[in-house]
Amino acid sequence: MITGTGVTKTYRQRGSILGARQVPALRGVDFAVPRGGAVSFIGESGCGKTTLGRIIAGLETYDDGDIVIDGTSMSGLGHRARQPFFRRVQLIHQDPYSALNPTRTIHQTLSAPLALRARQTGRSRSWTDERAEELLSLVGIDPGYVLPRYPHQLSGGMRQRVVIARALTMDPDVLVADEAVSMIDVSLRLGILSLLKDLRVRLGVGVLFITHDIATARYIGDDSELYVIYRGQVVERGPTETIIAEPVHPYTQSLLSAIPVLHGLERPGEEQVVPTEALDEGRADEGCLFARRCPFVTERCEHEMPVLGRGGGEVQRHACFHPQPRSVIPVGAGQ
Ligand SMILES: Nc1ncnc2c1ncn2[C@@H]1O[C@H](COP(=O)(O)OP(=O)(O)OP(=O)(O)O)[C@@H](O)[C@H]1O
Repeated sequence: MITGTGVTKTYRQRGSILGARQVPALRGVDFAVPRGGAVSFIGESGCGKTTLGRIIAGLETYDDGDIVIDGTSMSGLGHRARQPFFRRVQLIHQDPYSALNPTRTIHQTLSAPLALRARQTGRSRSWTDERAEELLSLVGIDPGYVLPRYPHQLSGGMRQRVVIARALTMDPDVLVADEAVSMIDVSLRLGILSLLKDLRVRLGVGVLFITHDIATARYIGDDSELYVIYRGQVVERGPTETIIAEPVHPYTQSLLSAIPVLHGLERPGEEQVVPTEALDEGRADEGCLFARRCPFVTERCEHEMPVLGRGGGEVQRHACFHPQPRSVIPVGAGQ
């Protein structure tokens, strides 16, 4: 089980004539990834999804809050002491082309981490070859074909399967899939999503899915939980199907309304949501972060920041003073 409490990250960006600029990437994010569970983070570009995934995988530091892995707080540990914990979380990059070293065969690519794992677990060197074959079979590719080949000799889908096999060499509890299918040919995407779903069942590995596409979030499992992030803040959270069927936060509703045909959903009043991120530029961080784009904004929203509270359902939560429940209607309803 991995949990995060109040995870906060601010970057300093240089280059402006006014000097360094503070960019809040995450603002007090709480989350939980249960063992074998599926969780998706969704939001538009720049909302902080990748930063959160990298923090959870131990590849990025955080400024405030805490990450707790199986009951152990990471904030209380030094860099070296954290490594065995973060070994349990493996990141799958979105780009299978740059994730693999072009000068190494797949056999070499898998052998290095497996040799490390053999040392860590007291296994013999010969185990590594056996395990490489086992892992490639597990991700649905023929070891005999793939092992002697270089990445450029494989299709994008096969490369992403190799990247997943490499992540599995460390026996992770959680796979963090950051836009894991966005750079793969559309025809191969479903296969990779099915594989991740299958690994959850067969290995009990949790999957944390980072995406800008709600359709992929939906595919990862009927029991999955969805976190909608806007400008570094979780604005809505709950069971994926519930949020897709009955989003209450105006931002979630605007995200969903962008894909009415795909989901067979239609939303009244969607045209009222101000569509541009530009309105947020240069704005002081006072009040609701979505206020400038929100069709339901009131004076209170301009001055007070809403926190994540209980939403429409038992387990659905939202950060909005004026939630608009049940505004999604199936296409064709009422016609
Ligand atoms: N290393 C960095 N240095 C400075 N600013 C950064 C850095 N990494 C991210 N940021 C900024 O932090 C914010 C969140 O970025 P992040 O990459 O986490 O968002 P994202 O939702 O994953 O976006 P995308 O889908 O485009 O990758 C953005 O404003 C980004 O410009």
